[in-house]
Amino acid sequence: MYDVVVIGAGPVGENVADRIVRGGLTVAVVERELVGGECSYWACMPTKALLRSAAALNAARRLPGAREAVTGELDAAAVLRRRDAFASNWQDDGQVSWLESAGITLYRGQGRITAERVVEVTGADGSTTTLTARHAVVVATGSGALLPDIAGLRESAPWTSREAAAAKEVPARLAIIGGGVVAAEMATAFTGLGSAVTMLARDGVLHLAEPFAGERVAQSLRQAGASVHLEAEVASVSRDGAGVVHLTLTGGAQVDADELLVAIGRTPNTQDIGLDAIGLKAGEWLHVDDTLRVVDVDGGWLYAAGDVNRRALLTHQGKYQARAVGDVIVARARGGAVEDGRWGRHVATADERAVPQVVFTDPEVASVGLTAAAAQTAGLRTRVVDYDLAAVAGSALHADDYQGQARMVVDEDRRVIVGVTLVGPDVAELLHAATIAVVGEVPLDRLWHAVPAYPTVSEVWLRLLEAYGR
Ligand SMILES: Cc1cc2nc3c(=O)[nH]c(=O)nc-3n(C[C@H](O)[C@H](O)[C@H](O)COP(=O)(O)OP(=O)(O)OC[C@H]3O[C@@H](n4cnc5c(N)ncnc54)[C@H](O)[C@@H]3O)c2cc1C
Ligand SMILES: NC(=O)c1ccc[n+]([C@@H]2O[C@H](COP(=O)([O-])OP(=O)(O)OC[C@H]3O[C@@H](n4cnc5c(N)ncnc54)[C@H](O)[C@@H]3O)[C@@H](O)[C@H]2O)c1
Repeated sequence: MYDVVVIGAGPVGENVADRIVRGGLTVAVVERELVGGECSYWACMPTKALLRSAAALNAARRLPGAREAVTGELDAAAVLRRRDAFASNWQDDGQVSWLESAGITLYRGQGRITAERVVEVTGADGSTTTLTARHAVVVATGSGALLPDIAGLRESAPWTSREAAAAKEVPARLAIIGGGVVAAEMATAFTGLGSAVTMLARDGVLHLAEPFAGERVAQSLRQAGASVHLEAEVASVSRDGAGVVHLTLTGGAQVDADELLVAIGRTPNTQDIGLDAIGLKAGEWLHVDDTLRVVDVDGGWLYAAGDVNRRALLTHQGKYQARAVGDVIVARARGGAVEDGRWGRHVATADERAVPQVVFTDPEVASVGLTAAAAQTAGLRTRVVDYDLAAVAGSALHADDYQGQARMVVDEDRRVIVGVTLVGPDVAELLHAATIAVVGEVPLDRLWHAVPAYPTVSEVWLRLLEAYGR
């Protein structure tokens, strides 16, 4: 018997367990694959390692003096080796030792809920262990890649983000179905590694971001040699005996490639976790209240955090939920006060309108909060201010021919910023200032007193305020 049982030891499950132990309760986590989850081995870490070396090389090539020192091409094999190290060679010993040192008990196997507060673990050898939770069960099982229903696709052995992130070789030709975050980052990574990339972006590139973000990323991919097809729909796929993948688009056009990556979104890992035993539907996203408690389940003992609740499919946001859910379970177990008002300790308020994200393309796309379109849909009376990032002194110093754009979306009724998007080389590290402005609801009048250092790219903040007017 444990106070809490967590199913899934990805970044979110690990952090939930950590908060539970810090709160003085006992916890078991159940993991069927590698402790550390998708993020550590097949998502955030390996993909950023695949991207980083080409980004550094491109940065050097943008600067006279450094450019002349670049005398060779990217060493793809060395990049893959560095990626292997960032994926811990797909071994989880390091994370397992951390769990042990944190006082968290690990059970390896498939976790399934069999009744209220009861989880059965089926090990690889078929053995079963029954775990009972005194207070709560937390589902942190994450998500997997979604495959569309395209004729011949499954038989053609496509890559999902997993195979792309863990690729042992760089394919000469890579076709990508999708135009979202995974597709854009992988197109950037594999173009940098030397593949001839064809991106089939049915709904545009990064279509949920500000329109200029996708336009700039598509343009830069094309300049780097990739072929980007907007509004392209794949009708059928086949792989021939020589291993070549043939894609037929609606309209008849043909694309041939050595590998095909499908990146069209995610599906929750809830197919086989026992949801039917408690009246929920297998394979569905888990709906939660603001304290991350699953709605439609009696007794208030079931929580869901991270990708599986679909609030924000990002590691940092899932870990933020983990801190709230771990703390609220401890508070409820001890009969303590639950701080569930907006921005309270036990709720994940930032999920609503203040989610930061960096897309590690070249240029990078860093955003937080609402886009202009989303703010309009939300019914806000807004003013949109754009600024050319290249016109900032710090940008010109950062790289010759620096190109980028900044946008802030202001809620005119409250005179606070509700969204910021920055597109340009190395804008990732600028994002947190924007996140603080949005979460803190810092009045524009006060922001004038937050003076950016000269000559940094951050001076764009002053320029945006000047463009807005005082
Ligand atoms: C290619 C790619 C790149 C990404 N890059 C970034 C990035 O740069 N930054 C960012 O913030 N986010 C990124 N993401 C998103 C990020 O990976 C996810 O948001 C994050 O991994 C979610 O964490 P999680 O713990 O909820 O789920 P997961 O990381 O999916 O972990 C869930 C764990 O639960 C285990 N599990 C599932 N079912 C069971 C069961 N029944 N029993 C036992 N164990 C089970 C799984 O094996 C897994 O280990 C990326 C995603 C992809 C696909
Ligand atoms: N740097 C990061 O923060 C990062 C990196 C990678 C992934 N992620 C997370 O992982 C999640 C999954 O990323 P993703 O790119 O798979 O999903 P996504 O939702 O970002 O993009 C999916 C894309 O596929 C298109 N699409 C959907 N169905 C299609 C179909 N049948 N045929 C063709 N195109 C179709 C959509 O229009 C969209 O452009 C995202 O929510 C993202 O937050 C984050």
